[in-house]
Amino acid sequence: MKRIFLIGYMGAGKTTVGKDLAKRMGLSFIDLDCYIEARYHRTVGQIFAEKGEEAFRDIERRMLHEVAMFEDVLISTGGGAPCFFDNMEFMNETGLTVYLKVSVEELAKRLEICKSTRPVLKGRSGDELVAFIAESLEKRTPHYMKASIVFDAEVMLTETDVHEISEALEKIV
Ligand SMILES: Nc1ncnc2c1ncn2[C@@H]1O[C@H](COP(=O)(O)OP(=O)(O)O)[C@@H](O)[C@H]1O
Ligand SMILES: O=C(O)C1=C[C@@H](OP(=O)(O)O)[C@@H](O)[C@H](O)C1
Ligand SMILES: [Mg+2]
Repeated sequence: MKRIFLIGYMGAGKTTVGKDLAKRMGLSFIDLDCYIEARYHRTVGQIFAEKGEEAFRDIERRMLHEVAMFEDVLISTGGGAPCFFDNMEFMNETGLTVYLKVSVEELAKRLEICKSTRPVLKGRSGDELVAFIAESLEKRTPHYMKASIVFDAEVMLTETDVHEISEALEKIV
């Protein structure tokens, strides 16, 4: 039975890479944010706006436990998931955790384009966005570094990279 959790900061590529990696490894793919949105009939943005971040983190924790019941699955989590409650320990107990590591500068470049779907980044741009990412990544890194495996995801991962990662993971899971 295989269960892999992809973790990392917003914009690291968890959703994008996760989908390809799952396909390559013959595993089902679940994106935790998409799962939450389907279960609650609300976008992540709507949940933040209507209930606030604290309520979102409770929901996220509950849904993480729900998806961790699935077998032969690759789960891409949201960037904050490993950093609240005992979520990181829980993932390490129930599956293999893989951290996609990207620098502040590269994250800022990617997130400047797609920040609108991420309520945590609302209203931030330019230098302020870079400073926010730097500060929150520093706080989150100790959680991310509890992952079993760390992959450098600084450059766009090619099909060959995904193939290599899947082969490396196949040896472990
Ligand atoms: N390795 C990469 N290099 C460049 N851009 C990427 C890479 N991975 C993802 N992206 C882009 O970054 C954005 C965020 O990717 P996404 O998969 O949603 O990240 P996450 O789920 O970690 O927040 C998307 O616009 C995606 O196309
Ligand atoms: O880092 C975070 O706090 C968040 C990351 C998002 O997921 P992605 O990492 O897939 O963008 C999503 O769960 C929510 O907007 C909060
Ligand atoms: Mg995502």
